[in-house]
Amino acid sequence: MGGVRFLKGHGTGNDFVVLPEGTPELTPEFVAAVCDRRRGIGGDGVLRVARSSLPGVEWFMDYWNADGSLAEMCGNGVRVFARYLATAGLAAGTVPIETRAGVVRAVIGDETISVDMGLPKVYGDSSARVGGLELPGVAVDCGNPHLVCALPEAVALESLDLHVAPVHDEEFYPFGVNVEFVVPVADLHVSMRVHERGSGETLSCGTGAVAVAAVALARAGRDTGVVTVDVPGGRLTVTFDGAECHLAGPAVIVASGELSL
Ligand SMILES: N[C@@H](CCC[C@H](N)C(=O)O)C(=O)O
Repeated sequence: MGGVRFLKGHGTGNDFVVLPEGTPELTPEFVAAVCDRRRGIGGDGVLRVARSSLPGVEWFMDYWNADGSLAEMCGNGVRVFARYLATAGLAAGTVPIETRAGVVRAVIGDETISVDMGLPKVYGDSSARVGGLELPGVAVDCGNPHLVCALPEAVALESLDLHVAPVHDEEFYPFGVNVEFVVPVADLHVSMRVHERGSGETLSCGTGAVAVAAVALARAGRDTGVVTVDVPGGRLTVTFDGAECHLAGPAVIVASGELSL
């Protein structure tokens, strides 16, 4: 796809190659080549900008993971997608965006972009194995699947080796899962690392932050509140107002160019 224009952006270090409207349909091989950090542009995923066919919704975020797999939803991806629309003069204020998991609304601010994400569904228990550790976890659906594992006090978050994918219950998650590892910082304030399905360890994961925040809120016995989630790439906040949750943090476009892949 030589000659295709691209932009590069990130939200708290979760980085994406943005392909503007008019880019032809993608293939898994092309996406993997673009996301290759040595031979391509490099990214945790690709956001292709397309038109939605839904009434009242102009944009569809065609999201792909770095390995060329598709995912239903990407919280930071929506925030970077909205930042692109704003910098290109295609949207301002509040913009509905169709994803494979449904329509979300992005609220565009000067630095922060917030996404109204509905409410995550907190399911039963599952577990993950990382290194020699077997960790109990809670399954959460944010449109895409998550497994939130609290670390025992004796294990430091930084000590986990996430170069290798955590082992999960294949029957429970036949299509793979994003696994978050969490330690408490203060009341409604946690720190996490994540291994993403299809992208490996990333510096941030928006839906992962929502999953982790939902578990933190439930553990505090509350259904409203603001949860602060520290990720290796920065800080996200997730506000639960009783009806839905709002994921907020910075999102920037950092480069543009032309692909010759
Ligand atoms: N980084 C994303 C999540 C991207 C999709 C995920 N890897 C999956 O396969 O479900 C986010 O910010 O939510």
